[in-house]
Amino acid sequence: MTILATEGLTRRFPRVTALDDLTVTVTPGVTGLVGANGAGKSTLIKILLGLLEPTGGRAQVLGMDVATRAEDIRRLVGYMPEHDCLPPDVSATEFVVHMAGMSGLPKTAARERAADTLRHVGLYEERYRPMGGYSTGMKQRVKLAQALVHDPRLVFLDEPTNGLDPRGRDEMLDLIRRIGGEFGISVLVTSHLLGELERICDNVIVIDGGRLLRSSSIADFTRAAAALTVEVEEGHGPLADALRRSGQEVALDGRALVVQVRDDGTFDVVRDQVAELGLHLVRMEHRRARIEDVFRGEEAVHAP
Ligand SMILES: Nc1ncnc2c1ncn2[C@@H]1O[C@H](COP(=O)(O)OP(=O)(O)OP(=O)(O)O)[C@@H](O)[C@H]1O
Repeated sequence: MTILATEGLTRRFPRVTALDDLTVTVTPGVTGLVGANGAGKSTLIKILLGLLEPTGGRAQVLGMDVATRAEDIRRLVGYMPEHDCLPPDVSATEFVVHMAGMSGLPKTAARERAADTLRHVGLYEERYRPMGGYSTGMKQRVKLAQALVHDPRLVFLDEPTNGLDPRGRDEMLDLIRRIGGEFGISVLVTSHLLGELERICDNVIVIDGGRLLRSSSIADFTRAAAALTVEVEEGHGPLADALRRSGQEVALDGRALVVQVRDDGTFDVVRDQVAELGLHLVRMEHRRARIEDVFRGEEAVHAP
């Protein structure tokens, strides 16, 4: 099942091409949209919501074309924008009730849903105070609550961890994981911090300069860069040379060698070489690469 799909999606501005022939599909679950500042993440979300027109290509959300069904899409999709957009002299409750009303909920239902949603995102007594006095973390929670209040099937969260301290970031990530898990709402979440998405996403899409670098499950992403960390008492240099001669990709990391795992045979090759050189093995362990490491590798590949 496909939650959204784009085909050759392009958006040109006078000075820059924000999206460049982007073809991608997203399946249910939590999907991370990763890219540096200016990569085109917000532009993609705005096009998917029908707030911005593409200059080329097509896009569908929940089976509906964004060019003709934008209003229907917005009824079923929640949106947490990147920038601060909260009126300072209004309380979170008033604001979220208002947003619920805008999505068509009758007054009583809007009040009940707003109270439930604000509780889910962790805002309690503070919800009656004007938002001007809120911390960044509280404002991000209100923005998240208004994206969820109309019970959407899918939410777009644009840089939800922006401006948060490490604790606030962890709490926000936990909340997002709960939205995807407990509530069964599909999530497209953007970030320029690659590592943080690894914890909460099923799939990840990496874009750079408006182009697709990679789209895959987190598991495939990290499997592609699995490695063995090998430490011997002495003789790292000769071991590295021997492994390279036998066709392995080896890097030095402090006192350890990092050997890329090609297949099940890599383990045996390392063990045999250590034995052949008569070295004393201190440690050999499987190192699960982090998504950041994979991306760094890809950046190198794609660098001009
Ligand atoms: N309305 C606009 N007019 C002109 N250029 C724009 C406009 N909106 C975006 N851009 C440009 O398009 C490119 C992509 O911007 P976009 O906001 O989509 O990136 P992003 O990945 O969301 O980055 P950020 O996290 O910094 O917002 C940038 O170079 C940006 O300057």
